[in-house]
Amino acid sequence: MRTVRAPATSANLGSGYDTFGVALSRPADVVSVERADRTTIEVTGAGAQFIPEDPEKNTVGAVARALDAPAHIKIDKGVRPASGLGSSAASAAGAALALNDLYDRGLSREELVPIAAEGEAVVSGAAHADNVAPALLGGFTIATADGVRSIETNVPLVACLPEEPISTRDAREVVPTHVSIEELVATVGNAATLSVGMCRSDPELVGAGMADEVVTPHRAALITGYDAAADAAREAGAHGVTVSGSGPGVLAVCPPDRRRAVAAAMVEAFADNGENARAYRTWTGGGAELV
Ligand SMILES: Nc1ncnc2c1ncn2[C@@H]1O[C@H](COP(=O)(O)OP(=O)(O)O)[C@@H](O)[C@H]1O
Ligand SMILES: N[C@@H](CCOP(=O)(O)O)C(=O)O
Repeated sequence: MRTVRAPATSANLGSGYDTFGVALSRPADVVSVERADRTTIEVTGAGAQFIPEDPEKNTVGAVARALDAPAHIKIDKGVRPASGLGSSAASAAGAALALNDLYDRGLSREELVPIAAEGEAVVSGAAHADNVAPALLGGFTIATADGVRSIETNVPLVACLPEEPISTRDAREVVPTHVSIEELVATVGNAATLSVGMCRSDPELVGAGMADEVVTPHRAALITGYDAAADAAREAGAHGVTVSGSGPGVLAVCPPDRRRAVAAAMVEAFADNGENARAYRTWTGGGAELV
């Protein structure tokens, strides 16, 4: 048997749609695998009742198939599904690392990224790698058609999750298919600023580089109370706020000693808008680990 702790992740970070991602130090899924003749899946934990155990519909089933590694797979969910914190990716990354080890496949973490991304295609219709890359490699990752680049970084974060779920598949429908040259120029500037901020572990630069007028406003419009929560976070000291992944989670970057105030301000703003929300005070963190 092999057991892996696989972290929540936040994708896009505003200016890096389908490209940027970070691993979070908490929450995380725990995935255990045992050799079997055919793949079976058992899910417990946060939101387990919304997650299919059919291997054709669960992200870990696609990973087991891609690695030709049938197993009994137990998933203890710490990352709530459809909340914008890479829940489906955490399980996929955990299963990829665990099955690679169990079956001695010898693949590197980088080589496991496209395999884990096949799980994402099962749930969202697109094999986007911007969650599975940080879930496997940790830190800040840039996933492109050429492969994945990653760096270690140390940035304080708050992730606030309103209760009402949003499916990634649905939230991909609202993304515009074209941008103007002005929007492209602004996006390149913001994305480059964010990357430098991650390299320097500088929350202020990361916050500035999270700005985005192309994708984020369309996703924010799907989240009841987003504007109030973002304003409240900034007033409480956040350097930058954006939609986490496809939402409804909201990600704020702030000085380490403002995390408590930012978390409380966001939860209160959502409550004022009739939404129950839970906030995690977290940091950028490492990738999946055998435990
Ligand atoms: N192992 C898994 N963990 C979480 N969600 C899963 C898993 N396998 C399949 N799903 C499905 O994926 C969907 C959630 O994925 P998604 O909408 O991309 O949100 P996120 O991955 O950010 O939580 C839900 O419909 C859920 O049932
Ligand atoms: N790039 C994807 C990221 C989805 O992240 P999730 O955590 O909501 O699954 C997108 O924006 O669609």
